[in-house]
Amino acid sequence: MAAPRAKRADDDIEPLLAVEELRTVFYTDKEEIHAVDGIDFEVYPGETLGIVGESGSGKSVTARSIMGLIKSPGHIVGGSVRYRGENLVGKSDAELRAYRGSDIAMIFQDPMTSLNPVYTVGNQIKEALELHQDLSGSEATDEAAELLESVNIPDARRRLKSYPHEFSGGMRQRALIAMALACDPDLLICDEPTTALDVTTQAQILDLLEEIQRERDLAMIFITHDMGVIAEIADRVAVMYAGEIIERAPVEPLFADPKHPYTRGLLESIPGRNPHAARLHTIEGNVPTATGPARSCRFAPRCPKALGGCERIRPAAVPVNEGDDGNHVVSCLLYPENRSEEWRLDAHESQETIDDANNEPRTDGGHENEPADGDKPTEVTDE
Ligand SMILES: Nc1ncnc2c1ncn2[C@@H]1O[C@H](COP(=O)(O)OP(=O)(O)OP(=O)(O)O)[C@@H](O)[C@H]1O
Ligand code: NI
Repeated sequence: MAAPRAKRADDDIEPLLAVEELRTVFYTDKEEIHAVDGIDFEVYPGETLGIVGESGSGKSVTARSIMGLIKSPGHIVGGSVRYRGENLVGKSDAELRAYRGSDIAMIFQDPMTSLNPVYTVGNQIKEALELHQDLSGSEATDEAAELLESVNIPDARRRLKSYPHEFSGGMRQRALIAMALACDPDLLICDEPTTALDVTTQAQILDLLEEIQRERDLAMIFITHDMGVIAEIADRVAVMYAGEIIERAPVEPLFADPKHPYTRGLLESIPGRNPHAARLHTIEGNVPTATGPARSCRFAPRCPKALGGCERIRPAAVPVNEGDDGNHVVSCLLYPENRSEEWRLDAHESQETIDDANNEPRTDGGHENEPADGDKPTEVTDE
């Protein structure tokens, strides 16, 4: 687990980044793809938010939406991305470039797409330093060498003269991290930065990121499909499925007691985690492409616990138990689990976000003492 420096939602600290009801749609010739379909999360200074989900769930589009890097036919059609309170959605390219230069940096899975093959690594880092920190000449060279050293590239000064293809995959990713740090960001978005690397190199890069984070009090959004990596690096986790965040929790409760059937499936698919499973357990089927806004639970067709209501009600984000502190939130009709099924269907259908104990959903309130029966998929008639 990551160092216990998570800033919780109940602390008196403003989030560095607050994403609210964010929607990003691609208008292709064939169809509309609702790649990000109304997501909410916050990132606090110095913490790591892990975003996890299968391929196609919308992780990279989320990252690119935050960075202002969505290109036509894609558009952000709703919601806000607040950085230190300032909404980045709707800002001009020039304004966004200023944020990308000094506040938010991003590293991608394949460093070769971000490194220019015809310039030396040193020149590329120096260019970033000139642009973002107004350094030039020998000052920039010194700083570039220091940055390469800080990402544990040996013989840094000589290495400045190397071209990207002369670096190994792991070294290229380190160089890219050095470039990202050249703009001295407060938030670093990492989109599968270790996926292409072998296990040993992956572990080294994760250690490096954690070390840098501690030194610089950097906040990170770490995107991966790998639950093992999440366990290693995240303080809090958002689980994505088909454009939505279906569960959010600090990393310990998410692993100890996952609530959404999808999260449970993801965790069971980690080899060695489930000693009773005779073979590697995976969830049947694929992430559906969202071709319209969600009107029901998109996981229902694959869900072992689906109720009748799941096909017609879009789950709201609710606490695991009503009255909870709101740190563990799940979008599933089985929750809050201390409420009756009838109560839950009503609450989700009225689309109230009952994010905390003070915010009761509008219902008749007549079922308070009924036991939760979330495990029994009861028949619900569609009227
Ligand atoms: N430029 C684009 N044009 C059309 N559709 C797109 C575009 N970029 C992404 N999408 C669609 O948006 C959805 C989410 O894609 P995204 O790349 O965010 O997934 P991901 O969770 O990052 O997956 P992976 O783990 O494979 O990287 C997918 O259905 C994808 O096909
Ligand atoms: Ni991706």
